[in-house]
Amino acid sequence: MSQTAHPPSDDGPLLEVSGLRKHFVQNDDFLDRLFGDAETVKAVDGVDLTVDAGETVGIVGESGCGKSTLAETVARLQNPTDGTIRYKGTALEELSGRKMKPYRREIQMIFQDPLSSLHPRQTVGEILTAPLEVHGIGDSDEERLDIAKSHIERVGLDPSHLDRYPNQFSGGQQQRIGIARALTLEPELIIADEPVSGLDVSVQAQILSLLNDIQSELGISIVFIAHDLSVIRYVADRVAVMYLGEIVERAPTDALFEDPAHPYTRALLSSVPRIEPEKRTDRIRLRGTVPSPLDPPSGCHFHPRCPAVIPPDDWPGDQEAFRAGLEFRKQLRVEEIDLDALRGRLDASTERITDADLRDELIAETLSVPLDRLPVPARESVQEAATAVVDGEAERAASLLADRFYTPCEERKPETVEPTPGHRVACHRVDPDAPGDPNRPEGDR
Ligand SMILES: Nc1ncnc2c1ncn2[C@@H]1O[C@H](COP(=O)(O)OP(=O)(O)OP(=O)(O)O)[C@@H](O)[C@H]1O
Repeated sequence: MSQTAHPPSDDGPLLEVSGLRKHFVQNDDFLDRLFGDAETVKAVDGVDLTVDAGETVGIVGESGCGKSTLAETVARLQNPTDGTIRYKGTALEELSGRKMKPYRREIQMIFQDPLSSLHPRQTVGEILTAPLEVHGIGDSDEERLDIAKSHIERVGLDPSHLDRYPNQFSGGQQQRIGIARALTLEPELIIADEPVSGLDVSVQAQILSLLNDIQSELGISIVFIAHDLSVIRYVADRVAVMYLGEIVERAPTDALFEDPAHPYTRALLSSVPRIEPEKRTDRIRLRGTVPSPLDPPSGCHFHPRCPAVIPPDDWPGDQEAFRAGLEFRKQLRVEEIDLDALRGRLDASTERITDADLRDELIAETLSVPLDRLPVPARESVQEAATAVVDGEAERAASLLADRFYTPCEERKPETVEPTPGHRVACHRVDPDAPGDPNRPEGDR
């Protein structure tokens, strides 16, 4: 954690990102645009983020949440679709080419796979001196080599290594070279995109400790991206949790670990091994993977996977039963049900397959709890909907289930609220003005 060698600036944060969006348009040829078939991947969709001088901000989320796209857009390796990136008060999103150059020096990136970001046919010396030459630092090759030497020593490597090529090093050493390269231009902000994910656990600890040392020595600010909260806990002063292109919770690191408010954060945290037995919670298993940002779920993007999704006020059963019904509904909507495959699976066990057999098999395969766990009216809706699917009436099935398994979480995007200073959460359960009854028990998790 940073020792804040440089006092925070009085002039506001070092970096202030507001409403940042990065959308990728696919199938973007003339005909697609003419017929409206172009599809938009909303990889980053309205992110606000601040980083103070000398601070480390962790960004965490599963694969596909948009972390790398956010990192690359903030570093201006990608052009934003919308929003602002203010660095020391200057709007970077408006700068290009020559005007951006001084900021490219001040904002450096460290990548997950150091080998693919280091030129294979350049020696380490050349890799470290090339950026100095580009930015006109050092009066001679010797002076630049001296600067490179000091950085290679700072990251714990031997100056004699400057003559070697990247592939002659271990993964941990390659990442040290990546860090040395980021340091050569004396940046004020480093964006580290999963810098330890590809390394063995023991090597991870060494690299994290090196980054912590460098940060407290030089007072650099770091945006540290990881999918693993235990890594984030070790390095970050504050944490932002990202899901499907948005930040769903942010808080000082200790507050986030002590009192996580968003169900997604809780699920991520439950998979972090804890040393203190009294703080251990049962593992919350999230079903499925992050949905495609081509077609994000309505309302709260997390609701289809949320262990705490809010049932309607008149739901007569428990939360787990509701969640099973909601998942059944979503699955029937997104998956083409292959009745022949169902029939095939029944073939061996049943002599003559009736529509009722097919219906029961469909329910058994798709509903995550036994049918009798659902309250009677919901049970009937599931049976009726499954019958409609077997009869080829997918739309009727969808409408039956939508009437029964409805959640306020799918209707409205949650507002971001701040239950305690600096702790911001976007979840209907936390927002006192949210629809539905946020106090309904969350059920067994
Ligand atoms: N150039 C691109 N064109 C289209 N879609 C893209 C592009 N780059 C990223 N995406 C999509 O944007 C989403 C976010 O990707 P991103 O790599 O930023 O996520 P991530 O959280 O960093 O995941 P990972 O840890 O796996 O890299 C993904 O669905 C990805 O497929």
